[in-house]
Amino acid sequence: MTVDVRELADLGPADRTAFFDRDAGIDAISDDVREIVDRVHEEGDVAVREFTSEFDDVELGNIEITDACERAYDDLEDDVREAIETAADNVREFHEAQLPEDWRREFGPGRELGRRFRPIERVGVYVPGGSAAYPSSAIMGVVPAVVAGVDHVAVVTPPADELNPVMLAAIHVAGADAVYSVGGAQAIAGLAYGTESITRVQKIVGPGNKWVTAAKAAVRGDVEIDFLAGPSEVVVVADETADSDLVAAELVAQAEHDPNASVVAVTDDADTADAVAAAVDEQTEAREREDVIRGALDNDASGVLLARSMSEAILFTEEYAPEHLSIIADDEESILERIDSAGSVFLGPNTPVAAGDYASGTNHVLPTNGGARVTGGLSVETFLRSTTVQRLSATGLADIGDTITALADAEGLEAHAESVRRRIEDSENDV
Ligand SMILES: NC(=O)c1ccc[n+]([C@@H]2O[C@H](COP(=O)([O-])OP(=O)(O)OC[C@H]3O[C@@H](n4cnc5c(N)ncnc54)[C@H](O)[C@@H]3O)[C@@H](O)[C@H]2O)c1
Ligand SMILES: N[C@H](CO)Cc1c[nH]c[nH+]1
Ligand SMILES: [Zn+2]
Repeated sequence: MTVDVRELADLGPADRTAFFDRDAGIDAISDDVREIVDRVHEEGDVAVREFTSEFDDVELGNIEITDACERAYDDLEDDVREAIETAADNVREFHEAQLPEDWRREFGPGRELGRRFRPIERVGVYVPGGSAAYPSSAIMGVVPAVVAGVDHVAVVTPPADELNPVMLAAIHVAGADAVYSVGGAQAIAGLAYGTESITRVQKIVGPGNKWVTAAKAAVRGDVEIDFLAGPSEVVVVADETADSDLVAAELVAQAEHDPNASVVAVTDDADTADAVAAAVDEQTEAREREDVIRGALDNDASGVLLARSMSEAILFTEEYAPEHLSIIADDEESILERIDSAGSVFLGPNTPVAAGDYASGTNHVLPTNGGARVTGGLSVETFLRSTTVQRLSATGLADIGDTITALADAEGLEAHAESVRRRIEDSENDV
């Protein structure tokens, strides 16, 4: 299989739908996932065990495996332990910088308003682990929750006859309170509704494949979720100065996550487009997960695209709203200035997406399927709720009294107006 260069100007309506309304295979499985979710809701652990046997080929013993994480940490080799700790420290530092302060100030005489922030009490973090293990996702999901002050952070992660020790150790370092050996849609349903073994949570966060993502969509409404963080995506915007091998390496890297991943390079330079397509072919052949990569490259939402101008490439990217946006060009900042919709941005030739995937400190749990049009990735705010607070003095209330009563009367809500008039009258009588 070779990667073809396609001209943006030639894309028809069906191509545009494939790029801009991409669903990573999620829509087609939503009925099957609904059935899994409903069975776990009704039958608890029995259904969890049955689906785990069917989809993971594992007969579950204990569903809760919290103690195994600390043991795995103690047995870990020094270099891996150091890598986990460095990554966790960097992620912690970046997320601590996001902690908002409670505040109050006077907006008018005697009218004091403010906001305060408190953590959600119980959250569940999905840590993927089907076709690859994701210790990094344990750090990305759990550390911000701990920084926010969440009281109970539960992790669910797919089981295996031999659980990945690096994954377990990373969950321990990140600071989870409870860990359950369950994956896929059954894990999401377990967190959403609770089972005999799994404590029900108030919000579920974290990435996963199409089964996990479809399950998050199914339980949304009964439990809060962060956003849909499905199979990985990247768009690389490149000009004629970009090294085509590096552009190709970005596509191949994100493609190795999942055959449902979507990877795009878009450039205004025909030679660069040809060179990127050739480099993608060459690099794919050399990769261990060649089949997965080829699956992703074959997607209708993947490709190497030639634009007639950088403006056209930028418009395409804005409409695509990728999870990851890499810009490798002469003037990256001015291109970035014109793009609002992207989960996480990587500027310049020395900033691979893998830096954010693992260790720079930003979060790699990011919206896919165009979610970046309306939301950013996981952050400390994901785990906080805000409350507004106000205190009015007699002067403060008198100052806005007519405004309130006029609007309350206009809405026909006389008792609202009365609750204000009484106070104003009382304070006038006090004078
Ligand atoms: N968007 C993000 O922020 C982000 C971050 C990291 C990873 N990811 C994505 O996470 C995903 C990880 O995928 P994965 O598969 O390796 O692990 P996973 O943990 O997401 O999925 C594995 C689970 O899928 C379920 N499953 C598999 N086949 C099934 C079937 N036929 N029917 C029902 N359930 C089935 C199984 O129960 C299994 O436990 C990738 O798509 C990757 O791109 C996304
Ligand atoms: N690129 C993924 C987010 O889409 C995150 C990840 C984890 N490990 C490697 N990469
Ligand atoms: Zn990645």
